Amino acid sequence: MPLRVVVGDPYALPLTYGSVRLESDTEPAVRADVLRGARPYGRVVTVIATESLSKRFPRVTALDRLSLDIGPGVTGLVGANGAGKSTMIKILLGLSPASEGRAEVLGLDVSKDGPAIRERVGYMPEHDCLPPDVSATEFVVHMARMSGLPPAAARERTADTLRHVGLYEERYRPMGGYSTGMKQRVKLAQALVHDPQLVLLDEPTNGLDPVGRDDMLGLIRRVWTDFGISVLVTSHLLGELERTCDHVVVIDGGRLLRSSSTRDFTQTTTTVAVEVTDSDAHPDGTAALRTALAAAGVALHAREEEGLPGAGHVLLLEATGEETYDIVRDAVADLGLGLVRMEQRRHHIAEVFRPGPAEAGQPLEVRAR
Ligand SMILES: Nc1ncnc2c1ncn2[C@@H]1O[C@H](COP(=O)(O)OP(=O)(O)OP(=O)(O)O)[C@@H](O)[C@H]1O
Repeated sequence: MPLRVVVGDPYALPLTYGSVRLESDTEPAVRADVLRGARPYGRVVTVIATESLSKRFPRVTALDRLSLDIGPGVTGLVGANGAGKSTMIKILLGLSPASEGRAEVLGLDVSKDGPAIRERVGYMPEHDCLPPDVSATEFVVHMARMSGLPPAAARERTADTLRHVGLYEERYRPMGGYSTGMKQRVKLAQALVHDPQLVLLDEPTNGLDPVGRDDMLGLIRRVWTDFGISVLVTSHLLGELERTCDHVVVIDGGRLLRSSSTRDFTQTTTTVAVEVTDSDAHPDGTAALRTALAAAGVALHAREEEGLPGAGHVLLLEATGEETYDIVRDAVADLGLGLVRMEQRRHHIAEVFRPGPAEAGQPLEVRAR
């Protein structure tokens, strides 16, 4: 599974740039970028690839024949506690051998290229690993030096990286006195300081309040958009991944449930939610609308959703086309009700974990790609 950038110059010989191989049909602009030393991330096809990857412990199978293909950008790895996320990260870093199957990170084989992978990849562990009596600056400089940066470059990169994660004067204080949010930022900074091509972030929003979570998610997004560094981020909070990630991989009990772009996960459905007010003539506006729409032949869901307090209920119906919206509009007007909202529903990643009516009470539905 070599990384491959396709170049359009017929005279260009195949040539290797780091883990990227230029081929004779790679676009000229990309090739020029690569030869200039710029990163061709936008075009690299595969950042992480696994093939039937398994990890068995004596009592538990942490990963079960997982096959994945992850491209550049921000990818969410989601699963409940114990799903196998941390195990996967340790294998990808070349720190823990797989029991079966294979995996490549940036085109490097995890079973034999561990040191080369760790040179190019940053890692933010889940647990609190910061020494309490040193400052963020001292710690991140140390990590930069461990990654091979000379002293001056290590200090410069540390200052830049800590500024990027939003740590300013506090960076000179011992980390023992830091809040959880500040600690998470230092952990992110040490993963970025050696300018990696990819960062693996294990539960970076753990322990943060909603504002802290939003800030951290914004930072993670910018790691990709501002610096072109791909991100694999684990979480058990599906909503936050929907907002941050380009691609989401869902695992459960070590097995792949689904791997697809966030857009595919959250595509619109044909279900429309309609919320109306009540009126003197129709004290239950929703019930009146339900009857009117049923008479007009609109397919209605049996289930209603609770709307805003005092605003009635939300009626769910199936739209067959634009005309359904016209029928609803006319029915609401004829009944003299107020239309609070009429919106097309989107899928949510959480639905992957929700058994459908046929599977209720059965194990989770498996929808591998
Ligand atoms: N060294 C180990 N020895 C035995 N079992 C292990 C070991 N490491 C992990 N496991 C088991 O493998 C399974 C997957 O663990 P893993 O830590 O990868 O899950 P996770 O998705 O990261 O969950 P969490 O968010 O709780 O860390 C769990 O059942 C865990 O108990």
